[in-house]
Amino acid sequence: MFFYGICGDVCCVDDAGCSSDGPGFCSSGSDGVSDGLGATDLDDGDSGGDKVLVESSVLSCAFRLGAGPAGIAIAACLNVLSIPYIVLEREDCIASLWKKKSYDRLKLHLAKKYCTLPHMPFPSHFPTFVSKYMFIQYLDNYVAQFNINPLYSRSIESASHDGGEKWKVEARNVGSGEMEVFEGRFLVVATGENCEGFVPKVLGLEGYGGELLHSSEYDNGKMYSGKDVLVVGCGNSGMEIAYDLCNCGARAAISVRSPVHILSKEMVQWGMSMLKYLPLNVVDKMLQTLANFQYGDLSHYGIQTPSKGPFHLKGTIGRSPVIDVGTVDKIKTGDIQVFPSIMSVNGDNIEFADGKTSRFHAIVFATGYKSNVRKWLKDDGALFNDDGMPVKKAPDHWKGENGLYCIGFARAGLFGISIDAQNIAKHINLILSQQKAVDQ
Ligand SMILES: Cc1cc2nc3c(=O)[nH]c(=O)nc-3n(C[C@H](O)[C@H](O)[C@H](O)COP(=O)(O)OP(=O)(O)OC[C@H]3O[C@@H](n4cnc5c(N)ncnc54)[C@H](O)[C@@H]3O)c2cc1C
Ligand SMILES: NC(=O)C1=CN([C@@H]2O[C@H](COP(=O)(O)OP(=O)(O)OC[C@H]3O[C@@H](n4cnc5c(N)ncnc54)[C@H](OP(=O)(O)O)[C@@H]3O)[C@@H](O)[C@H]2O)C=CC1
Ligand SMILES: O=C(O)C(=O)Cc1c[nH]c2ccccc12
Repeated sequence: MFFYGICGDVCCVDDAGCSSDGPGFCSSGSDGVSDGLGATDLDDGDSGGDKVLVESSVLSCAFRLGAGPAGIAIAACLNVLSIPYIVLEREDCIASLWKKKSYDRLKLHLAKKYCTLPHMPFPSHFPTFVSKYMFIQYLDNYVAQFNINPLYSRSIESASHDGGEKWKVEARNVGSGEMEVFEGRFLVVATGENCEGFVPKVLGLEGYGGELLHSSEYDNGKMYSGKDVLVVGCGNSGMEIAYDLCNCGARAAISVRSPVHILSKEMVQWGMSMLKYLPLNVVDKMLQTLANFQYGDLSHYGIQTPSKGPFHLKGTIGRSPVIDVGTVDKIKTGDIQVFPSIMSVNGDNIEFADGKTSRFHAIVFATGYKSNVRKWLKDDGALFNDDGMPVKKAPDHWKGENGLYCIGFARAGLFGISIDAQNIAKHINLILSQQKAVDQ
């Protein structure tokens, strides 16, 4: 998770209540966190004025809190406005989702113009559809360019507002085990929608003797060659992992529970550009026609199409269409088998909703992710609901009370992150300018 705060004073207090010793920000640890945080112009913490605390934290994979694309995007925007901040990140690197928790063959699904972070375009020699390795290179260059230095290995365990002008964040230093306390006037939550891998409860799963993994733990299919592998979930992760397994010589199957739109990346790109000229429902109709032309009726293969259009669903419930990478062909040839919902597990036998059973050496749960915000953020519930997602619909989702913000929770991918970052930085800057005018 990322916690960004702007504070008049960014300070850190150890468990014993010792106050900070840094230039406006201190740590009970010894890793010299005050440099390069954009916090060097902070005072000793007594102005109560305009310091920024940025926290990012990571869950399993990086605790993806903190220094993901959202965390570094807001950091860059604050840097540009000369607003000091701290970024807290549970992992030991930026972009842990991309560096540690995504499969090898991953590429950005949207064209690069929809995936840049603020103030730094992709290099012109990058292809339209950027690989994850190039994207990581871009993100590494981004933090270098904006001199963003997150405090790593800080896992946020709680954040609360003091009723006055301060947010207090407690983070576990995963290296030393110590709890550190940070204070800031503003808190920007950037821990991500994809913070924790979600695995559904399945009757009998605890007795399964094969290998179980979440899609965030899957790198490639090499070790599954010759094995029977079931992928549960037909979102973008599940559909691509099934394809990868098949390419690697596994006998792949996919369990599909709900209707899904399948489009090519070119169709999505075309649709995005058409949205400038045509109403969304018209673009959706055209995309559905194109998809039907390209893929035909997939219901014979166990895949139904939703009645609502792909961009409508993206905009209302945040569900992305599946971008086909070749999976559909493999389903049509029978190289990837389609099963309905998984009902229960009985030893190594998996039982499906149609009553059929089958045995698998491994199951990959590509069943999505959950936000972890509710576990650590103590607020009044006005910004985040019980699922740790924004209460308000976009475009009003990003701003809470008392200097609390969230970035990257609009189910709008990197594009949405870029917009959130600019809105939040602008808003914080406005508050600080208004305060300065009053103070003078
Ligand atoms: C496999 C995959 C592919 C994707 N591809 C695309 C794509 O092509 N285009 C697109 O637009 N979107 C894509 N997305 C959506 C994706 O979520 C975003 O692109 C992006 O990574 C989100 O950035 P973020 O910073 O909000 O979250 P994350 O990248 O998840 O970063 C959050 C950070 O917060 C840290 N964190 C979490 N909890 C804590 C805590 N308690 N304490 C401290 N730190 C914490 C985490 O360690 C992590 O580093 C993809 C998602 C997945 C899962
Ligand atoms: N290259 C790229 O750009 C990629 C982008 N992504 C993005 O990352 C995000 C996460 O994607 P992904 O990891 O696929 O997760 P998603 O949440 O998009 O998909 C999860 C899938 O699991 C299914 N599911 C959930 N619970 C169960 C259950 N109990 N039984 C059966 N099926 C279940 C869902 O079905 P149901 O609809 O019924 O809930 C859905 O099909 C998305 O925004 C996606 O677009 C992911 C991979 C690649
Ligand atoms: O990859 C994702 O899931 C994204 O959220 C990126 C995205 C934003 N808007 C879209 C519209 C159609 C497909 C993907 C996206």
